[in-house]
Amino acid sequence: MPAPPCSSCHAARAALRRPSSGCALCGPCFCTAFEAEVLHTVLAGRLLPPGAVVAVGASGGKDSTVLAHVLRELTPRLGISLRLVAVDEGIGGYRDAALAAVRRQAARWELPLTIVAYADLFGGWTMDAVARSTAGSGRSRSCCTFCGVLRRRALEEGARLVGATHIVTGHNADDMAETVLMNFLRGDVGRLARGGGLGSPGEGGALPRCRPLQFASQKEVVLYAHFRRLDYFSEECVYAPEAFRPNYSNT
Ligand SMILES: Nc1ncnc2c1ncn2[C@@H]1O[C@H](COP(=O)(O)OP(=O)(O)OP(=O)(O)O)[C@@H](O)[C@H]1O
Repeated sequence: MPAPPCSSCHAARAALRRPSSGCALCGPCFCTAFEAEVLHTVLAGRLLPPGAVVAVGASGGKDSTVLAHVLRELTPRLGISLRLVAVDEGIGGYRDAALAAVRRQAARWELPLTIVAYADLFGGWTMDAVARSTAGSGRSRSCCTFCGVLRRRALEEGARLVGATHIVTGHNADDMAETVLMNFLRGDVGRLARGGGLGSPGEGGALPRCRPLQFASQKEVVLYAHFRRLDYFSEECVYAPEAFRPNYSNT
């Protein structure tokens, strides 16, 4: 059976049915709708004021790749400027390939890229060194817990280095739902009470952070990357199997 016509342009055949609305759209109309929704998230939430210098946390993965691409498309509408900031955690066999993807993106999109390394920021400690020191120590926390804390700090340092006024990350709606579930299973009432906003306003001198993709499902992020032919790195971190997150999200 042939695909139905696109319900937006009525000219092309639909290439997908949107998981969020059930609407049948062609690739270009889906991408336009996706970008308009991110624009709405940013404008309605007053996340990035005109003139903002925005540091995009660029991991090379699908979410931050899509985020950087969409914000670059929206730059004239928003009146912001973008900087890519990548954190090198020092994870052998993983981060180098991901950073290569970020370098290709920066070159293709002509965006300035700054890479900050844990080793430089944290007295020579890399994530591989942290993992070695926690292995077999009987500590209950996986090295991902440490990495999350260090990465947050490193991204802040990198953003300040490039003169950013705001930080954006590529967390999508699935990530947000996972976080709520994880906090629920841990019984972390404090985080549950705090969570759910569009970002943090920059308390305690920290730069304001936000997640412009937080209403976009992972499926739609992947579809957008597909239709825009974005080049991203899709392997999982070598330490991911130890993390708490995949353990409950696969159950
Ligand atoms: N090494 C890094 N350097 C800069 N920013 C990062 C890095 N790792 C993660 N981030 C930021 O944090 C967000 C969430 O990262 P996380 O690894 O938890 O999720 P993800 O779904 O795998 O994201 P992505 O697909 O962008 O890698 C990313 O989208 C990115 O904006």
